[in-house]
Amino acid sequence: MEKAKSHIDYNDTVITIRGLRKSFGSQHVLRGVDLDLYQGENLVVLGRSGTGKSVLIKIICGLLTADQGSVKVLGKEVIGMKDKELDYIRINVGFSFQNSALYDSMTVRKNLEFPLVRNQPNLTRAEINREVEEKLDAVGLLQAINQMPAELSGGQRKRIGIARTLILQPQIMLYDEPTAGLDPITCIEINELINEVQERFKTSSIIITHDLTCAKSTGDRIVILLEGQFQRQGSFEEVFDTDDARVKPFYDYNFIQ
Ligand SMILES: Nc1ncnc2c1ncn2[C@@H]1O[C@H](COP(=O)(O)OP(=O)(O)OP(=O)(O)O)[C@@H](O)[C@H]1O
Repeated sequence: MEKAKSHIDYNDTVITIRGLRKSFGSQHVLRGVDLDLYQGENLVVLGRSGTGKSVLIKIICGLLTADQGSVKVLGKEVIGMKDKELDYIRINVGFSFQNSALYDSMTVRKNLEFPLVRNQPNLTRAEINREVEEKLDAVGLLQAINQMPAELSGGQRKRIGIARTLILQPQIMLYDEPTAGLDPITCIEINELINEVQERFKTSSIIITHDLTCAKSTGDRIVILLEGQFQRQGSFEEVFDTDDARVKPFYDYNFIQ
């Protein structure tokens, strides 16, 4: 069953990409990418390894520079932005890294406090505590507040990583392989969490994944990056209703009988 889409505002585009190109030496990774992300939408980006999915989201949040094209995030052109201006993007665009990127020497509480204290130095202790507890509660792990990352399972670390990304109240979430390396039941729980985050915090998200169950349950729309461009897009069913030999094996591999 398709997700309800009433939460999406198709009149409000939070990311607009036109003609985006990025090469590394003679390797032309992105070859004219066009993309719109709408307010409240979960967009899933599929594509084989090495097609440039991570490069794309790193450009969106200013971690990599592009060679050519336009990338507007929340109305501001990111290409050519100075470091100081990029701070605005980095606060408003949360990047949930594949490896959760937690600081192993800090408790869960300190991991969440760290970006908050650095970006909002005037918050009181009570405000910090409230923010940290709210985000941990949102990912269902308030009870882990005093634990060390090493004491947590992979799925719990992923949840804490998402809570830490949410702590600055980003308008846009970028998820890089959110279910990679997790068992199937934990994957379903993370998919549900991504949808809960979308509903509760009204975020717009780009979700990079190889996991078609994740794509189907979290994606309001799916795009497939092929040969440096988005060549298919639509609902899960629309995208895979094709005999295209570059797309079909992707589906068959995930749902092999
Ligand atoms: N900083 C960099 N310097 C040189 N080459 C890079 C750099 N970042 C990425 N690449 C190259 O760009 C290509 C696309 O990489 P990217 O990480 O975006 O792939 P991906 O689609 O995310 O793959 P995967 O699904 O395996 O994570 C790869 O061939 C990679 O080696």
